[in-house]
Amino acid sequence: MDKVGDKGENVNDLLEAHAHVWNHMFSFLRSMSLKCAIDLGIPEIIQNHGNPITVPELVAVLPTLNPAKACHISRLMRILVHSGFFAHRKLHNDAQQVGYVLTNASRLLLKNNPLSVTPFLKVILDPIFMKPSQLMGTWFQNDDPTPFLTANGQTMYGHCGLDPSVNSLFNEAMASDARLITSLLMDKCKGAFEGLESLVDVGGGTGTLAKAIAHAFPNLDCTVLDLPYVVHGLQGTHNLKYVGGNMFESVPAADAVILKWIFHNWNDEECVTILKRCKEAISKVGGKGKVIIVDMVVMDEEKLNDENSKTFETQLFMDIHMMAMLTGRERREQDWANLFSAAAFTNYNIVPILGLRSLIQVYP
Ligand SMILES: C[S@@+](CC[C@H](N)C(=O)[O-])C[C@H]1O[C@@H](n2cnc3c(N)ncnc32)[C@H](O)[C@@H]1O
Ligand SMILES: COc1cc(-c2oc3cc(O)cc(O)c3c(=O)c2O)cc(OC)c1OC
Repeated sequence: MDKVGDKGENVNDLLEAHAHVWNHMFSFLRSMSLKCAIDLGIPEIIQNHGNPITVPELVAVLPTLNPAKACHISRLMRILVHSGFFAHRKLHNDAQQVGYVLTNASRLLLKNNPLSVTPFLKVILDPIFMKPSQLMGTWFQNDDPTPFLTANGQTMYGHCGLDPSVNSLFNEAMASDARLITSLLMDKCKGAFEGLESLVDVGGGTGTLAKAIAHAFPNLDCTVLDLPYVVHGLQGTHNLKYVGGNMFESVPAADAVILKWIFHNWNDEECVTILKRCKEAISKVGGKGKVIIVDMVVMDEEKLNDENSKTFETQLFMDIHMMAMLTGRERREQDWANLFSAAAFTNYNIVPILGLRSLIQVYP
């Protein structure tokens, strides 16, 4: 076996390690190539074309393309085919030629798909949200609570409050999940809301989830609590109202409170404070109270296999993203259990609902 280097490493091992490092160094170009295709509107163009679209056809209909750059489009498409976002198919009228078609993954990027993830891609890959991850090394050595603050001189929600365009981008992304999650909640977990007379959606954003719950349960009084600049000017209905406030200070009284994608934004101490405010809110009403949480439960590493390792990696990415944006983290079941007992809750149950989302019901 050939040996190289000072320490006499095996050549194959060295090449494999080299390839691993280079692949990682360039991984960000997967995201950036995808963002570029979305910025150019390529998924919609392919969908509207109907048949597989060739490079010359694609170039001809890209509305804002500088003709001098047309020769590079096939390079962009090549990496996105490799990443599974587009596929090659033979043309219907000329089997000698191939064109591009959408895949299941790129259909999820279509802006008119009700399940589109493009609003999330726009937030996560926006320069304001990307810069903190560049500065994680600096943050590990300074006193700032988050890399977002190091990068942008403001906390993430502080920044949203000051910049209406970032606020809209963020709120639109959050609201975009509501259609899917609502149908799942109504389908798989309708029982969680039955028998309740009042519900507060804590950190409920612009109210998309609460509107759907209020519509499905016309006798349930729903309240959306969010920061004043988020709910400012929003109109309620007969069983839905908006309250501007701070969940760290107080939560309106209700039979139950729901918190979707809230706890992963905050550290353990902050989560225990929010849970205590929620416990106070439900203890003011009756005794049937509970806290309903939609959030991530990170899988145990012992359960990892070839099928779930990509999901696990996505959970780790989200954990680092929360570290870069806010003081938050993604939690395993034991981490959740520790939070609940620190806030003096006695019992909980977890139902995985879809992909990264689980429904956790917590009882005083
Ligand atoms: C990740 S978003 C989730 C929004 C919504 N629950 C959803 O799932 O689409 C977190 C929400 O918490 C709100 N928030 C942040 N700090 C808050 C506070 N101190 N009090 C109330 N809401 C807050 C944000 O404005 C934002 O709408
Ligand atoms: C609403 O449904 C989900 C939200 C998130 C999510 O994504 C973020 C992206 C950012 O760039 C910054 C953030 O602060 C956040 C969040 O706070 C946040 O909750 C993530 C999801 O799945 C992983 C959601 O479900 C689709």
